[in-house]
Amino acid sequence: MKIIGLTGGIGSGKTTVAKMFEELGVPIYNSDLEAKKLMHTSKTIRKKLVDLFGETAYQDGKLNRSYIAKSVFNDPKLLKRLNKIVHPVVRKHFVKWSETQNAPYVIQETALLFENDAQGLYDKVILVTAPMEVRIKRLLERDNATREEILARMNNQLEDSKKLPLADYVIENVNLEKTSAKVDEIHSRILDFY
Ligand SMILES: CC(C)(COP(=O)(O)OP(=O)(O)OC[C@H]1O[C@@H](n2cnc3c(N)ncnc32)[C@H](O)[C@@H]1O)[C@@H](O)C(=O)NCCC(=O)NCCS
Ligand SMILES: Nc1ncnc2c1ncn2[C@@H]1O[C@H](COP(=O)(O)OP(=O)(O)OP(=O)(O)O)[C@@H](O)[C@H]1O
Repeated sequence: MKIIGLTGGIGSGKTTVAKMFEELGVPIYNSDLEAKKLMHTSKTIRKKLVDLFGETAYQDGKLNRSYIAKSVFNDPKLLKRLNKIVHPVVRKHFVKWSETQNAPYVIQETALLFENDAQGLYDKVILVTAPMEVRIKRLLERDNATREEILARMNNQLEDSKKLPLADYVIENVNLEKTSAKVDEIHSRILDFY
């Protein structure tokens, strides 16, 4: 089974694209979602997060996402420490998950791939892009976030110009119909390739 990475900056449309692949029967692992679940269920992560952020890291037993987000996205060193706690556990969990899947290929959707220099872990990498202003507009509409909060996350991610040369396939996600056609094309190319 082949392992395909699907990445893109915040608001580019990774989850939208992942759903299109899912409709074609491809198993999808959503790293943001699984990271959050693991931050909730893993006792080791919980302990490390409380050590790093204090008891406020959890509120009523639940991960205090807004507090953590506020703390890390303007503090690169703290973000690095958070990533160091969460990412290795997600990686292990993904590998275990992939071993239970029965398909020609699976996709790991992850916001941070090139940022973590992780391209070597994948057979192919798909990059989703969209102009910055389009992404900001989508996120203002989707989330209860301010422009500053969105920009703070973007500042902790690589620019598209640095990611483009590293990707095997690029999906410019502006028009959903075109995106869907591109997904079909990439799906066929991956199946033909292996
Ligand atoms: C800080 C947290 C609690 C904020 O939760 P929140 O629900 O607001 O955001 P969510 O996880 O859904 O992420 C939304 C988007 O924010 C951006 N983002 C999230 N984590 C990071 C990060 N560590 N570095 C840069 N951008 C990030 C990504 O574009 C992501 O798609 C959460 O993002 C987190 O725990 N991040 C660390 C783990 C991580 O790296 N997750 C992403 C890939 S495994
Ligand atoms: N081509 C498109 N046209 C219009 N709206 C879109 C398009 N693609 C995605 N969207 C919308 O933009 C928002 C962001 O898309 P999505 O959640 O797929 O991005 P993401 O890259 O997974 O975001 P995040 O990094 O925050 O996890 C969603 O509300 C989605 O419905």
